[in-house]
Amino acid sequence: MWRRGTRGPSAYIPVSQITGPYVGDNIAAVMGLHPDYLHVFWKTQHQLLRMDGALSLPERHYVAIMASARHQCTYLVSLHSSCFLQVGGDPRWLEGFDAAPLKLRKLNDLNKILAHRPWLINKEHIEILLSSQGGHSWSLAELIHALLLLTHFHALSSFILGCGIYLSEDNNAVPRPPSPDIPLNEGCSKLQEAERVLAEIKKLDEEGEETSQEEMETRFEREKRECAMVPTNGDNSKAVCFPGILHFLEDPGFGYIDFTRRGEQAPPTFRAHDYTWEDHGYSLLQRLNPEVGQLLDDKFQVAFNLTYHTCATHSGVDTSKLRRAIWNYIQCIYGIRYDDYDYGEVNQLLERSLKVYMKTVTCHPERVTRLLYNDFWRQFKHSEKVHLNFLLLEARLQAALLYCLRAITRFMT
Ligand SMILES: CC(C)C[C@H](N)C(=O)O
Repeated sequence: MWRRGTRGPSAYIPVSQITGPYVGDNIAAVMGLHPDYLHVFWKTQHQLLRMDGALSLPERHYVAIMASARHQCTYLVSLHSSCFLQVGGDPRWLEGFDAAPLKLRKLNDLNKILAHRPWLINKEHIEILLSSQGGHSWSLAELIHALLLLTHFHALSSFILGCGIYLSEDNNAVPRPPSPDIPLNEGCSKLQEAERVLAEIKKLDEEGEETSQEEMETRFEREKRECAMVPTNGDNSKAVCFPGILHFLEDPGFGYIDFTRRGEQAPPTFRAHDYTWEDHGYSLLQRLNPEVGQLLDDKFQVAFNLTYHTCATHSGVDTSKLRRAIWNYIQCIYGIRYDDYDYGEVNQLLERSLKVYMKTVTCHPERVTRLLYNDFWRQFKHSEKVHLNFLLLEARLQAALLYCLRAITRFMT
């Protein structure tokens, strides 16, 4: 058990809130607030890193390092550097990309796009890797394995930084440089926000009127534009990089598009009904990597359906509309639209400081601060904020997978 008075696993969550037995594994300690999720998360990660797979064990950890470096997640870079050495990886690769085999360096472009602007992925990216000359080409099975690892670790970086998870003591913790906070002047109105959310859910349940298709589309486009204008924490600050991370980063300035700059366009719309996870993404993965495909599907479902029917101090609440709004808002950030969803609900259910936090965790997790974490859902429990972070992790992961699996489908047909 975690002892009070000691440093807990997270900079944002008091140690008294951490109830599970996972001392020494800070991710598990935080995720363990929701054992059903932790269980399926662990199984998936174990499959990706330890079980049968196309990539060698050192390669898997190296891909994990590359992915986590995109978000400057020192926790994962440091953890997987140790794992890499434990499974017999060549220490020279850890000096930086230059020392790593060309084959892995070729993943750089995909890593960067997938992490920040997944809508740019197209079949040419896949083609180039699969057909490179000179003995450095990727097999499809290897590439799928690498893509699954990259997306898993991008999303996990969001979770770790979103929850302020510390590096475990034995891993030479380096404090993260603080990022500047933007002022969020919404004051004490926050204290009634649980009641406000409940009232909005009730209103939505009572509204019966049908909205036309055109209006639904307009509402999505409006939300997409608006979400592009939601600032993320420390928007104008230059990225501060850790020395230990820089040498795993190529083109560190490449990030999620900052729409506040003139001339930048919001991502093009991806119609989730034309390429759904269930009918397309999952079934393609079923053919290419059935074990992970199944586990991912389970994990999406556990995350999407997890509920305790509570909302802050209120119980007996149907929170499905709130959870769906969270999921769809994250995917809207990446341009993904569900035809049957009314994006007006996002605005009714998610207030601004929550959106700022969600967008920062998803797009620029390295900029999350305690102030940002504390500034939304003040009445809610820490375990609910962790729950929110599962939704962010999974919605983000699924968005990236939809884009890369669609590119693979296009490549194959
Ligand atoms: C993310 C939270 C608002 C979820 C809520 N506590 C529930 O049990 O559904």
